[in-house]
Amino acid sequence: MPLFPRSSGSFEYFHFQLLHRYDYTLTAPMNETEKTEINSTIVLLTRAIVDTLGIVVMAPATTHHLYPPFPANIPTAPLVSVSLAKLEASDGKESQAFFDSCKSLGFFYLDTSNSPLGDALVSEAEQLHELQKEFFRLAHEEKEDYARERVDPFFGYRHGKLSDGQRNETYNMRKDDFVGNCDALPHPDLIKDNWPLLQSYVRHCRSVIDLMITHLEVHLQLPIGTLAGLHRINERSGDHIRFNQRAVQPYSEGDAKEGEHTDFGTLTILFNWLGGLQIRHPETGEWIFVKPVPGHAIVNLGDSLVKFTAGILRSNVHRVVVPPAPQDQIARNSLVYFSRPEDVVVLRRLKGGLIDEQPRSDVPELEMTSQEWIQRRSLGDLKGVYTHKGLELRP
Ligand SMILES: O=C(O)CCC(=O)C(=O)O
Ligand SMILES: [Fe+2]
Repeated sequence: MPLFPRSSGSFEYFHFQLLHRYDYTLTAPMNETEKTEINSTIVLLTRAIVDTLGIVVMAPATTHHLYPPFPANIPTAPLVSVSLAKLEASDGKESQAFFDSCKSLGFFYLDTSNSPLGDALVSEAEQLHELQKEFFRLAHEEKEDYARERVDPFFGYRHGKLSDGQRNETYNMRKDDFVGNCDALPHPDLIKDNWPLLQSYVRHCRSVIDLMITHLEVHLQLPIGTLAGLHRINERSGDHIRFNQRAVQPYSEGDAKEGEHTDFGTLTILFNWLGGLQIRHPETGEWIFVKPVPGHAIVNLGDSLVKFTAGILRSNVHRVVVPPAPQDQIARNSLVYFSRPEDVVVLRRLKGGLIDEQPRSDVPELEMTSQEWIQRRSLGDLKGVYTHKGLELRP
């Protein structure tokens, strides 16, 4: 039986009972982090009970309600919600709404409801959320064994240091390790013990991405397989899962500016539980928060789709800042799946369909392989943001 399916109220009931009991029995003053840790433990316990007793349950599938709420009184980004189930059913209106968001904002919510694939994605994202918190709780020395400097120029563990010694941390795990395209890089036991979950998440994210790629091909009037043929799962690519954790910290304008970026690759599937993500509004230039919505992934487009389509599609500038109060008193995690063209694919405008109608620039475009693009954008001389106007390098 599924670990965490969505089909009756039992999970909620158990969870409520446990929370209720803990409200009465735990009177010690706690900070937000401690409360959330206890809440997470209760969620895990509840799942174990529900599983052991063989009770078939439905939502809440998500744990957003365990955190302080996203404030009601601040402006939020106007992301359209696109239904995965309707994209799977080739619903014309939904597909058009999807394409319109890819052109206008380059960001949208993916509503996972009424789709077994969506259920799997949300359920695994919740499990990976627990796993990433556990990963970041490992001793610093253990995590340092898997530092980027030790394992790979791009993948592995990275951290920045804050003035009080706390860390902002990431762990990048490549898709090729999980699908067996190469020997896996070294990983801590915690990750190896959860290998099947990570493998399954990669497959599910890729199914969603492959579906969206097919819809893009249709709207761009490209021969079917044009984009899919550049993103074959069994070929080497920079696709990866990323765990992110930001420590509690004061707002810093310098850090916010430093964090402005576009994603380098094709499509990104993001789950977060607290606010903090902001997009730069394409018209007003204002920074606006994206509100996390339970049961919805946030999807955004990356640089390679701008290059392939000569600017028809938008890779929007975004950043992560301190979450809005009262969410700012707790460490913030996010779970990202980045898809990228195969390593050897040269990033340049494709031929055919609507792309042929796009104006040509007099300035010759930088042409390089996907692999080189990622290396130079993340570590080398091309750091900054990439828009339809070209590269805005960070000074
Ligand atoms: O943490 C988030 O909400 C977004 C993270 C992000 O944009 C990234 O890792 O590229
Ligand atoms: Fe990003």
